[in-house]
Amino acid sequence: MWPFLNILAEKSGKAVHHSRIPTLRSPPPPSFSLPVFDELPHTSESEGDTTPKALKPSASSLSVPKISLDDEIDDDDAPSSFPAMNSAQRAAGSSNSLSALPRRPQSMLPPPRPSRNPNAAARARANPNSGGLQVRGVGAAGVAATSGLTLPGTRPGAASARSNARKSSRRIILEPGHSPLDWARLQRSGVDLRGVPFSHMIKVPPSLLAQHGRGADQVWMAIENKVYNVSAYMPFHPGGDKELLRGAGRDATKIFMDTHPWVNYGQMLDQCLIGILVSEEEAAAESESQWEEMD
Ligand code: HEM
Repeated sequence: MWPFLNILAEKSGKAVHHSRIPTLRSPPPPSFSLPVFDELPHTSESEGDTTPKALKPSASSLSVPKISLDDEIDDDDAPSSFPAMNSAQRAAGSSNSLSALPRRPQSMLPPPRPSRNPNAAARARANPNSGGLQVRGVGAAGVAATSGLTLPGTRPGAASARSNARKSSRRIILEPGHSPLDWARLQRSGVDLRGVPFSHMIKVPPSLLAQHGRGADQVWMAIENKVYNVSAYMPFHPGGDKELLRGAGRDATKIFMDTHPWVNYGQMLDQCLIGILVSEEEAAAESESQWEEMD
């Protein structure tokens, strides 16, 4: 700043007296000195002093804790810093702070629940890893169906077969008065369901059977070499008349068995039976013998 004033004075032509300018001085040296010890004074030498002196520690008084990797870190004697000395965990009487906290379970699965079923209890004992896990909301049959296990009292695959049949059912809604019970009643009623002008069984060749196919006045069908007139049964068929007509006028054994082999067709169509399926040759030979008998 002072050179700046001088420059201003030179520019203005006025002299600046240096006596008015304060002089900067360096601070005085400190008037105290720190004591320097070459060697710490002994206790005996410090007797009588008013100021307490630091004692030179002896080698024996130095107690540095020794740590060995072989030693257990967890020292039961030493109180740990947690929980606090006046905490509730300490009051509970546990010397080990961690033992006062809830222990982490060995497994996250709940412990096995006691079962009233002795078989289940035995299974749980045999396989402790199962953890007593129970599937709720799924029946035993459902479990068996999804796991492939065979449970006591269940047939393998029975549940899945039933559920599949239910899912993919092609059953139709039958007209009123055409239930299976109605059909059974009609069969017992004595009404002629055969629809042929003779009471005896006839030998039916494939060619004759074919004349009673889809669109004919009478629909015939052969199942396991027995020929039925299924015209009356058509509106009673749970699978519908269209399905039934797939076997019309031909040997329907394979298609019938592929669809529902469990259906007792012999009993259901008892009153519809008109004859047996024979080969063309046999039918021809039969016909010839009849003509010969007439001669
Ligand atoms: C040969 C040709 C036939 C075909 C293609 C056929 C087809 C079918 C179909 C698709 C169903 C429904 C199955 C389902 O529930 O998904 C059915 C059910 C049924 N059909 Fe036939 N059918 C035929 C012949 C017959 C005959 C001749 C009878 C009588 C003896 C019959 C009696 C039944 C019965 C009782 C059911 C119900 C079965 C059940 O619910 O378990 N079907 N049929």
